[in-house]
Amino acid sequence: GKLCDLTGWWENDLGSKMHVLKVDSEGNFSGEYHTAVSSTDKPIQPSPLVGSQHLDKDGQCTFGFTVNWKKFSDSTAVFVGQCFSGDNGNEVLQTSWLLREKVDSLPSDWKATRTGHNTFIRTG
Ligand SMILES: O=C1C=CC(=NNc2ccccc2C(=O)O)C=C1
Repeated sequence: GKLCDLTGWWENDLGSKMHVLKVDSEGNFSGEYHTAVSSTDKPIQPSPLVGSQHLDKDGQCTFGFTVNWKKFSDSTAVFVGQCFSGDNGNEVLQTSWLLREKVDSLPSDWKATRTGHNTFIRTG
């Protein structure tokens, strides 16, 4: 099937959008993450992301990427997942994530990391 290529625009189940600019010959990529969820009421600026994907021939590559939410809250998210070609040929990114928020002291470290999962589909 088509080579798995993450380049382009993706939207997750929270309504956040991810733009992968370019995937190089090693599978490394960068882009911007436009979150739909933010506690602040300030206009949401995109956050930088960097990642790496496998370049499998079967179009079902695994990948990982990091989002640096520096504009917002000194937190960092890492996503890991796999691209699947749905039965009607559409691509779905199944991801798990860890969100690390900055805490003020070591005793608070225990509560600083959250985990979850997100599905991304291509947006037009
Ligand atoms: O200021 C902040 C801090 C963290 C954020 N995390 N977003 C996420 C964390 C995990 C999975 C998806 C998202 C998302 O925004 O879609 C967003 C804005």
